[in-house]
Amino acid sequence: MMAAEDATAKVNLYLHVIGRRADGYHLLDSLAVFAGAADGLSVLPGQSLSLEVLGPEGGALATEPDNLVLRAARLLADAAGRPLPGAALRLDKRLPVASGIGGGSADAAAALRALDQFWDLGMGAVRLEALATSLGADVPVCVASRPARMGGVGDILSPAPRLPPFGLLLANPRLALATPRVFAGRVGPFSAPATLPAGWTDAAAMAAALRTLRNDLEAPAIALCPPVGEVLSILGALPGALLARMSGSGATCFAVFADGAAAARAAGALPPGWWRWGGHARS
Ligand SMILES: C[C@](O)(CO)[C@H](O)COP(=O)(O)OP(=O)(O)OC[C@H]1O[C@@H](n2ccc(N)nc2=O)[C@H](O)[C@@H]1O
Ligand SMILES: Nc1ncnc2c1ncn2[C@@H]1O[C@H](COP(=O)(O)OP(=O)(O)OP(=O)(O)O)[C@@H](O)[C@H]1O
Repeated sequence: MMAAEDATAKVNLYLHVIGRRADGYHLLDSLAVFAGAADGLSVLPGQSLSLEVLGPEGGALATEPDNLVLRAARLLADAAGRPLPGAALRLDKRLPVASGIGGGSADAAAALRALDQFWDLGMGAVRLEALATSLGADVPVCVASRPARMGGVGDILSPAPRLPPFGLLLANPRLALATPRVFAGRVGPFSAPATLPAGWTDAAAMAAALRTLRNDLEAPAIALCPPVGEVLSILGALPGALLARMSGSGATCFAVFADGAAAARAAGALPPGWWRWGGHARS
């Protein structure tokens, strides 16, 4: 018996910071979508619970004392409330770490899904999402890894507007940004939540609406890491780019294209040395 799940990159098409809770966490309004870029997570029978990290971005996690994958596995095992067989987890890490596309969150969600199958727990999406909340604000949306509107601190999910097919280009200048520092650098009044239509019929209409919205973490991210501003200028100037914006707390930025082929072509035009991915957004 084995189980395998993709842990897909999350992109915040807009992100409004609309308030702050007493515990310091920020209240958000965001539209999350998912790209084809992904880490891979597999589970095989093992003596105990173990994790092996491989892949081009795995080195960044070599000194990670508490990988989110193992935290997710322990949480699920506790929730099951009965002794469970060992599981040998293998993470193929391809998404840059601490880069605003929720790689760790996606890994944790993939671990919940894979182990729910492997241990035959039958938890299902609703109970996995409830468990996911305690692993991080971004983990619940990664359980289904489908477009969703994020509210609360990111953990209250509601349906996204009907989205047209569109292409996404992700670009990271290989600079890490710590999420707490970016939130702490945000100044000024809070934003209002966005007013969204029931859906958009094509990518250009979606991008036009998104251009009236923003990522409120862009300014503090650029203050901490000025190259993010250059990434945004380069993405915005690519032929066919309908919108360029930062995702999450950065430093990964994205551009929206009419289709996946245009986004994949544009990936080839980015400066050497940047991490990039271009293709269709998942629907
Ligand atoms: C910015 C986003 O990427 C948007 O999708 C997410 O909200 C971040 O989600 P995440 O990385 O899963 O965040 P967590 O691991 O829960 O929190 C990391 C830190 O970010 C800050 N944080 C996070 C989420 C939130 N709504 N408000 C915050 O102020 C807090 O300082 C927190 O200690
Ligand atoms: N499997 C994992 N993959 C990535 N990071 C992990 C993992 N396990 C633990 N971490 C820790 O979590 C931190 C945040 O990682 P992640 O890649 O999810 O950030 P992010 O892309 O900024 O996420 P978000 O968009 O949710 O803010 C890392 O700096 C690392 O210390």
